[in-house]
Amino acid sequence: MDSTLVISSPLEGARENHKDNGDAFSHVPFLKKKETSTLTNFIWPKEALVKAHEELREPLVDLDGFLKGDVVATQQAATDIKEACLNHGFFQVRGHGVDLRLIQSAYDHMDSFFKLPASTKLRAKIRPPENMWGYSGAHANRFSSKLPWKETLTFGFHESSSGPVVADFFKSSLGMDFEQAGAVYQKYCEAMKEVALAIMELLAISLGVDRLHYRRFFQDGYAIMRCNYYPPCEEPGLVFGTGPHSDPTSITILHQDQVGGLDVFSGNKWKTVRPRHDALVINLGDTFKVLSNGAYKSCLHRAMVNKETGRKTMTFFFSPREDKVLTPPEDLVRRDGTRTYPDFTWSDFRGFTQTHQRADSDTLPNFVKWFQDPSRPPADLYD
Ligand SMILES: C=C1C[C@]23C[C@H]1CC[C@H]2[C@]1(C)CCC[C@@](C)(C(=O)O)[C@H]1[C@@H]3C(=O)O
Ligand SMILES: O=C(O)CCC(=O)C(=O)O
Ligand SMILES: [Fe+2]
Repeated sequence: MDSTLVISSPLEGARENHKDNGDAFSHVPFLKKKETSTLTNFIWPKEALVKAHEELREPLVDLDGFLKGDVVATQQAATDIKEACLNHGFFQVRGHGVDLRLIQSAYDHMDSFFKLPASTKLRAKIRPPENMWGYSGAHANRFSSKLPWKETLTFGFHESSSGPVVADFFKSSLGMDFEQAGAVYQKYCEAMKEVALAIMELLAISLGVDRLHYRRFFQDGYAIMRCNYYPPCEEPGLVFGTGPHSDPTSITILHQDQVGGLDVFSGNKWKTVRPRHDALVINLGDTFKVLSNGAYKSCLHRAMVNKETGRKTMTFFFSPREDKVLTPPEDLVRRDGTRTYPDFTWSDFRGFTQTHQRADSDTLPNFVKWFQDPSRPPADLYD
């Protein structure tokens, strides 16, 4: 790839501006020369790059009362969550019971990891056929345009009789120097799963179905855990850290540092999310939308970058076990009188995001069309 790449017309101006600047961007800080991309490969169409001008007023739900069994606090939390999920699928929680020192320790290990020389980070690079676990710089191994301005370290989490999967991943892919990091992330994922199951209970209450329905459904669930580092960027107005999308997973629990950059689409506008060090950010994904029979929104969001400061976040993407059919609770279907989505599994849907369409704002409807008529190839959106 080089700076003479042809780009679409709305970006001609941007390309011209950067033509003479080839060198400045031929070393995107987190890519090796070989897979070098100029800024051109990161630029998004102008229409997508609208700025957010106001702050989102999402509920900040205190889980403490619910976790202690307080009936009034539980009802209040469920009511707040219901409103947020009907509107945009996004809220924050505090009183979640996760030790803030564990969160800090996870950031410390992440810091040390991303500061390593590329050659060490690449010891854990994503390898086919498993297309997701490991280190990635801008997903440059998967995509060639609209690259995200981020480095990621991704790994899976589930309970397994063969031992702690996260700790094992760190040791096997990065070596014994990362044993402690692996132990911290193993604990972090276990803590996130507890929070996720608590929220599943509140979601059930909020939808008026058997309180334990989703908790049971997700008990043997699967998570994808990701550490994100968004380096400072010379041209923050032309790129995204993570482009606009809904998570295809069920719920995402995100912790962000104090830099800011997460935006949510709500009331037909992009809005900024205020970072809160003691809170966890919760957003619903497409798979929970399916499990709520379409009642709850899958949150449309994105991550912005800035010129001065790198930003770090940690995302715990939670889904049901891969082979479980995503059927909404019977009560809900009876009440609605119809099923909104066909039967499919998380494995079917996840596969679609890894081979046919990069997750964006339309992944679910495009998946459903293709799933119902596989003879019709999906639009080629995996570039
Ligand atoms: C199943 C997944 C695909 C992504 C990781 C998990 C959950 C969120 C998805 C993602 C983050 C949405 C934005 C685009 C994406 C390509 C990214 O920027 O990382 C998505 C992930 C992925 O395909 O790796
Ligand atoms: O890092 C962020 O603020 C958001 C990341 C995100 O949305 C994602 O990875 O799916
Ligand atoms: Fe996301």
